[in-house]
Amino acid sequence: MADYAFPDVPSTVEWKTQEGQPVIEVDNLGIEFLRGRRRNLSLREIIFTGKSAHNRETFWALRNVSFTVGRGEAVGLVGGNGGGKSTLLKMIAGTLLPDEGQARVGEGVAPLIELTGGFIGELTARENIFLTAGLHGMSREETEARFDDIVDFAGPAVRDGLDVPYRHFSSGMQVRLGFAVITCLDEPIILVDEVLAVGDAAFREKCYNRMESLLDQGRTLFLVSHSASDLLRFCTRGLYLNGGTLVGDGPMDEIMDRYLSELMGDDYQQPSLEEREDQRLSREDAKIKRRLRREAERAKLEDEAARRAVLG
Ligand SMILES: Nc1ncnc2c1ncn2[C@@H]1O[C@H](COP(=O)(O)OP(=O)(O)OP(=O)(O)O)[C@@H](O)[C@H]1O
Repeated sequence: MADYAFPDVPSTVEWKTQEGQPVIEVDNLGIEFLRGRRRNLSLREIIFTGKSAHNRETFWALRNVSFTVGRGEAVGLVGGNGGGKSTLLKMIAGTLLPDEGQARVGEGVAPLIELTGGFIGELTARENIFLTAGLHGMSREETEARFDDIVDFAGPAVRDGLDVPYRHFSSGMQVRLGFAVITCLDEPIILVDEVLAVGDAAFREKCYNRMESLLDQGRTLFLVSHSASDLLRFCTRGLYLNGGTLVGDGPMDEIMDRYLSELMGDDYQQPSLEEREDQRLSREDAKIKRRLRREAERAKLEDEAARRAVLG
């Protein structure tokens, strides 16, 4: 069996919001951190300046960030290193709390925002699968029903290591398992932070297919990546964070152009109008195809339900 042949994810998402309603509302969000490096002060500085023994200098990793995301949108986050992208994702996932403003999320969130996927190093991969699925509301029976799909997707190395403590997994195996579990959950919002770069080419292709499939189901995707082609492939809207401030919000290709030209200056060759139009058309095309597939799937389910009702 080819590595990319895998069962499609089940479409059992239950929505709390109405179509067209925002699923994420970020309002004036801000978070302040202590600077990582804490310089020890000299005795003279402590006595004469009245400062404490550690330098408690703080900075705003994000500030005044506001935007909303609609159901089914695929949003790409760009920005240079330290711009605040991962911090924003963690705040949407609820693993970091804001010092100012708020991030309201109207649906469940499946986050893959750290290599480890939030898994616990001391537990085995098998135990982590059940724990994560349970934390996202899946019963033991539901998890058992999807267990083989998860492990098939993650690949043979993960299957062989199912009963090994997770901390012994290589980074590639960790990503494989993390992505397989997170995308098998029924959560309507998926957050993915720069994890696709870690897997090998065959696994990346599997991940791309799965992301397409999740978008087909109308899920909302938030993707952080330094890969322009990944972002342009999946995202229609781009957000640009610079120094913790949201400096751009618009069509993904335009945001990408702006970010890359600011990053690379004269070395950046902006696509021609024709190339840009081609990119836009192929994305629109993909979006229409996804919508049609989704409608066909919905019609099939309705037909089946009607048939079952007639047959009693
Ligand atoms: N827990 C923390 N404590 C202190 N500083 C932090 C913490 N987490 C992140 N930072 C700092 O906040 C800033 C934003 O970090 P963040 O990881 O969100 O950037 P990023 O845009 O994801 O960067 P990259 O592209 O390099 O992954 C950086 O200066 C980082 O060092």
